[in-house]
Amino acid sequence: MTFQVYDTTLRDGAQREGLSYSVIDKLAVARLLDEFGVGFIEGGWPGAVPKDTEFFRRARTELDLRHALLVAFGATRKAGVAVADDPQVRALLDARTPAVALVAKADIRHVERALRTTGAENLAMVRDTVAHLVAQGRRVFVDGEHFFDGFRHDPAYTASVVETALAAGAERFVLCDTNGGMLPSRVTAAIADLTARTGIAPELFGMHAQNDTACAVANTIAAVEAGVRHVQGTANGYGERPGNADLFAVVANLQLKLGLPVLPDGCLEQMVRVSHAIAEIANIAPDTHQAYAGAAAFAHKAGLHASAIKVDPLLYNHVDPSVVGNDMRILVTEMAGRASIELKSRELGLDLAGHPDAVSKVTARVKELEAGGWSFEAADASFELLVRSELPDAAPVRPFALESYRVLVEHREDGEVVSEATVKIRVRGERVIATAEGNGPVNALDEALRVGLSRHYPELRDFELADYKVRILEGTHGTGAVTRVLVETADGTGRDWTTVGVHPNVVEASWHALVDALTYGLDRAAV
Ligand SMILES: CC(=O)SCCNC(=O)CCNC(=O)[C@H](O)C(C)(C)COP(=O)(O)OP(=O)(O)OC[C@H]1O[C@@H](n2cnc3c(N)ncnc32)[C@H](O)[C@@H]1OP(=O)(O)O
Ligand SMILES: CC(=O)C(=O)O
Repeated sequence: MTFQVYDTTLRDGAQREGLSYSVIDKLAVARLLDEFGVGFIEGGWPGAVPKDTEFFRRARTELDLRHALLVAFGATRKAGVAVADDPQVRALLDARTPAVALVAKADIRHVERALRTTGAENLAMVRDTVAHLVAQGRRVFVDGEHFFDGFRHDPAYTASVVETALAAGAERFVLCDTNGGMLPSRVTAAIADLTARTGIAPELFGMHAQNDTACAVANTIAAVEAGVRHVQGTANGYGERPGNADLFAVVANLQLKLGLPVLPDGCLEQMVRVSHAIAEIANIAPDTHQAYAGAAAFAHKAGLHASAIKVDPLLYNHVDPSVVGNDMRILVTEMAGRASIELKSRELGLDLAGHPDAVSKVTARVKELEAGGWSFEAADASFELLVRSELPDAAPVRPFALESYRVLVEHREDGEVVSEATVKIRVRGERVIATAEGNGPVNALDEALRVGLSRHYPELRDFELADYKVRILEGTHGTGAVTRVLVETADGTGRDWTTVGVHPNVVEASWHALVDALTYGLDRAAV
């Protein structure tokens, strides 16, 4: 039986607090999911959410999906209402999708207390709605809401909901852990019990896991190991409360761990791109530490890791990052060893293999500086300058020598606050004194330095300060607090670089970061 990868980013994923897609967003997300190769995209609930109705209308002309089929989601008919007269059911047909997903109550307590009807009427609602939609040519999936809780409470009733849906023509019955309280061992046991009780092959079941126990991915994998051949999830695990099973992790685990080729060839490698693009559309910062897709999913900080990675990257990576479109990164921090320095330098294009003394010096210097509050993890450009300073053939050219700088902050009578900076520097043998104003002391200092350097380095014109972050670090060992500044600089060609400075005085910390930023940028421009 064909394995089905079923995405519900646009329906259950949109139930995440704080997330709201426009119709255009939904169309863009659908295209990305299709590029990732999912088989089904649940687009929303037509007739209930106006944007979803509009999405399905526009999808007919604006989406040209290669891999996925669109699914409209809705509920079984209302209790006591003929299916043909139920406007919600009609809206599902009006969406004109090849497939429909119906949420059906699979827990007798919900039937009696939330629907306020009888078990028999709920079965009739399932039967009538499935049969009606199948008769209209739709493929039908039934999401058994609260399946696991219901099955534990009253297995006979819940099993009868499953049997009714499949007998009426549903293609798969999806076992939903709606409250997200399951554990993998309980999923396995429930599926075995359901199969034994009904005689229905587990291939006809699907799995839909909420993440309230942080086990949604594990529960989904457990279901597949128990024979289920339809998995539901959302991009990046977005969804109601803590979210749904992260479809990226589910699919990667299925392909890479269980050897099930659930995506078309070439699609798994799209994961990082698709994950980040959807995060961008959802206006949610990508989770750096997300399994497989996060920027830190294959980032190594510990020196011991790096020393083994130097021999073979797979000694410390559970898979080759490139298979999901990710990269390995070595982080340089106080936990670095010689191997970390060598590997990170190699990443930056510097081969330290023949320079053991430089490796030792840089390792010691990094540890010393990090103990004083420096952080090179996010400041590759400062790290590169540090390494190159130890390499006679690659030492960076320092564009100027500082004689002194001075910064003034003036609060004027009218309330305006202006900063002014003067730098005295030596540039290519010439003594230069330059003054500039700015909206703050760091801005004034940056401007004054540029004024002083501009005649000798006109390329500075293209550099701009793209980001400036300040962090106050608590003092250690009886010292006062220190300030760490990270400066991100861009040169207008899409290249940017980050530098760091640390000092008890914020202006001096900024000065260090600015000088590194200009030194690095000018050196690069000269290459
Ligand atoms: C587990 C899940 O996440 S399922 C997906 C849930 N998603 C959503 O709820 C988002 C979209 N929902 C909506 O826009 C609205 O809730 C609507 C349009 C569906 C319904 O709105 P209203 O008619 O105002 O009803 P309300 O939301 O208050 O209550 C839900 C109704 O659906 C009924 N219902 C709930 N589940 C089912 C079901 N599986 N089959 C049939 N009816 C159901 C309830 O009994 C209740 O009926 P009542 O109004 O006769 O009491
Ligand atoms: C259907 C669904 O979203 C759930 O039961 O969680």
